[in-house]
Amino acid sequence: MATKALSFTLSLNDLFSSKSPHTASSLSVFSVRCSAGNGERPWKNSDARLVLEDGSIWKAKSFGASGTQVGEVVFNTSLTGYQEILTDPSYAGQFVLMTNPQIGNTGVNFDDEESAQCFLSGLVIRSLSISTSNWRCVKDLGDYLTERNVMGIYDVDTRAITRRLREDGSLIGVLSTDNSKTDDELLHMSKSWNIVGLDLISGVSCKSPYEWIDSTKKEWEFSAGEGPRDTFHVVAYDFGIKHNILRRLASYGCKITVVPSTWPASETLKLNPDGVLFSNGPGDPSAVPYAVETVKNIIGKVPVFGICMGHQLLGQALGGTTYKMKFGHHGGNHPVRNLRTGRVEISSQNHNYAVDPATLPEGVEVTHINLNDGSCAGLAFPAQKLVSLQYHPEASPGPHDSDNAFGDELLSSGARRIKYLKICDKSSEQGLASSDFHSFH
Ligand SMILES: NC(=O)CC[C@H](N)C(=O)O
Repeated sequence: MATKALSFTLSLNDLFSSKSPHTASSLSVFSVRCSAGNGERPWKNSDARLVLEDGSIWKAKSFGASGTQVGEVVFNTSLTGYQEILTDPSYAGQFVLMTNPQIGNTGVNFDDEESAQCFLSGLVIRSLSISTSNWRCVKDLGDYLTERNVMGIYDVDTRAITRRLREDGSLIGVLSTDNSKTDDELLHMSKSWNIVGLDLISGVSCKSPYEWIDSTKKEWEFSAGEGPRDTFHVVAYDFGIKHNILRRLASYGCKITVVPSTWPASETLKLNPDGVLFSNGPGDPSAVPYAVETVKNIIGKVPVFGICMGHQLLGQALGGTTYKMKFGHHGGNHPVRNLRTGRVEISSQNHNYAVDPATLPEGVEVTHINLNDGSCAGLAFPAQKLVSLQYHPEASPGPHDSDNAFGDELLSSGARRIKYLKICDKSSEQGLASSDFHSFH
């Protein structure tokens, strides 16, 4: 018996020795599981608390950065794409809870970043994958979050928290790894913070204008091949813009100038662009009246396209109001109906606010609705050469059903066209009837 036990130990040692033929990732998995011997337990106990403003306390295990952080908790139902979610600047001020129970299994890579930074408050997941396995992986999720100073927690009942958010609406929470803080202190912090009314755009927008060049890489292009470059000049307002919006514009032949959120409308108009894009961005659209003012000064003068925050700002600039939804839409599986064509797109979404269509002036058309709750998902105002979507046609992550919001298939001339810029065609300059507009779809 003793001999058998000894040989078993030896073969395990062989297995984990650096000379064994196993891959680095499988070794690191096993070494994490078997690394006791330094006096510490080989498992981790709860070392973090998420305290919600409703008084509930959720014990969890921390990964990534440590500390104390406040934010609004929202749940995201995407099955894939956690890296794009982590780098979507629209999550500034929010904890993202992933309803998919296992996160981290594909690690992170250099190509899937949607911005240069992670602006979210933290990540909440059920199970952190103990191994990473993907040909593009350069780093595991925990190391990535630590480097970017983002707090994460796992081994927390994400299903129970999601049900609470669905029933009671979005909640403010405080996440802490600091044992010196009492539950009451953390509860007080969460009750005294509010995301409504905060200008979160100014913290995520670029500081000065720049040119964007990259289009979608050939191997990832899912639409018709790349057309001629620089056919149109688009000025893109960066309210927290995702890189894939810029890549898709470039793929459809645009030269793009990205400008900060505070860039004056007069300077934009001086550039004489073919179109202006108002991007996605974090927080409450009512907290950024300066951006609404800029939008007001541009619409009607040049074709415009609004995405998510951009759509909400357009709604306000037209005289409409926005409201906060109960728990918003965050995920890659939201059905949207295009009311003009009847076509249903499965879309990528991330928003907590929506435009109230009843408050919009005559002539503004609701073009899309979210089929989960009937909320307004798209607008058009042909008289002002304006289109906008509440969701994310650029996806990343998410399905590509809505990509045609950017452009049409290759035209006979060989040039790809940007759909919203078609409304500035010479033929329609004399006056654009809404029936003309319909024909663009
Ligand atoms: N993705 C976005 O642009 C988000 C828009 C807005 N901040 C909201 O939460 O509704």
